[in-house]
Amino acid sequence: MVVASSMMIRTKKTKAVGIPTIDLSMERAELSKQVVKACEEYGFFKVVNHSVGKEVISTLEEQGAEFFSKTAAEKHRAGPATPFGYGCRNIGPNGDMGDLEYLLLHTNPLTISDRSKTISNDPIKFSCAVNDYIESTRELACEILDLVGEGLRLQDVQSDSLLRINHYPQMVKPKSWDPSLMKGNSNSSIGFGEHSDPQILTILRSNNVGGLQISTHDGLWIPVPPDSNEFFVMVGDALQVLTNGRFTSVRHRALTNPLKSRMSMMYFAAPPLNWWITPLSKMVTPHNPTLYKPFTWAQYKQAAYSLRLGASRLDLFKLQQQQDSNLVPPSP
Ligand SMILES: C=C1C[C@]23C[C@@]1(O)CC[C@H]2[C@@]12CCC[C@@](C)(C(=O)O1)[C@H]2[C@@H]3C(=O)O
Ligand SMILES: O=C(O)CCC(=O)C(=O)O
Ligand SMILES: [Fe+2]
Repeated sequence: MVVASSMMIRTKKTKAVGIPTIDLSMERAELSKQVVKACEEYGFFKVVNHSVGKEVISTLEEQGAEFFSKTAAEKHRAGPATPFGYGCRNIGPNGDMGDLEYLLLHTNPLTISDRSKTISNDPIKFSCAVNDYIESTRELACEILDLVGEGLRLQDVQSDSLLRINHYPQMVKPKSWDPSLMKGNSNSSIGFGEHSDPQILTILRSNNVGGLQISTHDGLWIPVPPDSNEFFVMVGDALQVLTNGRFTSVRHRALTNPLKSRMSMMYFAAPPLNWWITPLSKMVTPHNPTLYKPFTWAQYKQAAYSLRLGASRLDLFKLQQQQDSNLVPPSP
């Protein structure tokens, strides 16, 4: 594993460390070891030498940029995001806000072709760009899950995987900014607040503008240097359960940049709604008894969508858990 060094400001709450970088062209047994190590240590890593075509990436980037450059009225034709479609500032149904706008799409090709009519003047071009990108990132997610060792294929047509394109306009922090949130991070505001992703894996790519930060297990924030040619992989809540807590889902957030706008694209790899999410048999031993109650992906999503963005929602499904006070669903 290469640990990339980078120039970062060290503050009380952030830590200047390298992000694990994994070369997918290396020998398989070693590759598998490195993927597991990065999942255990950070729940996050960068992959290089992936097989996603440059054109597949640039075509979706162009389509995304074209959409976000439209007037507010035109963009709102594709919204509101409930949860799919165009969203501006509001994230999810429970009052979470951020300095961003986005398109959230289900990866089912039929829903993409339907949605594309409200998103683009050339819906076929837009849906082709989205479908090609989804196919390539799904392959990448499958490759990574195979390396984790259980052949957790996600090819199922009924999968509940999603695609999100986020756009963070260049943004200076508002005057009423809470300084405890951002010590040392000068002018940035919160684009997308702290959370973990509920799915199995997230495959993230952005343009060359920074903003993404991940949290270490001990709660320090690490800025992730952007790399528009490569992908970042994040462990989600469902993979934490499947590995019986051996991997922990990575908490992350995105800050705005005061000088440049940022665009990111996330493929969220999820199982079909009726899949049971329960620790894989080889992850459970008498010394490592199962940590979670069995639940279906549909049940987990329902719980996730009833809670705030930053909630530690897996606590609801822990055996012998002590429930956190932040897990009371918000009142309507
Ligand atoms: C506040 C929320 C937004 C979110 C659903 C949720 O209630 C909590 C999880 C959020 C998240 C994070 C990862 C991507 C996403 C699409 C998902 O599946 O869970 C978002 C949801 C959203 O933006 O609608
Ligand atoms: O835009 C980013 O870099 C991160 C966004 C994110 O975490 C999400 O959409 O779940
Ligand atoms: Fe996320």
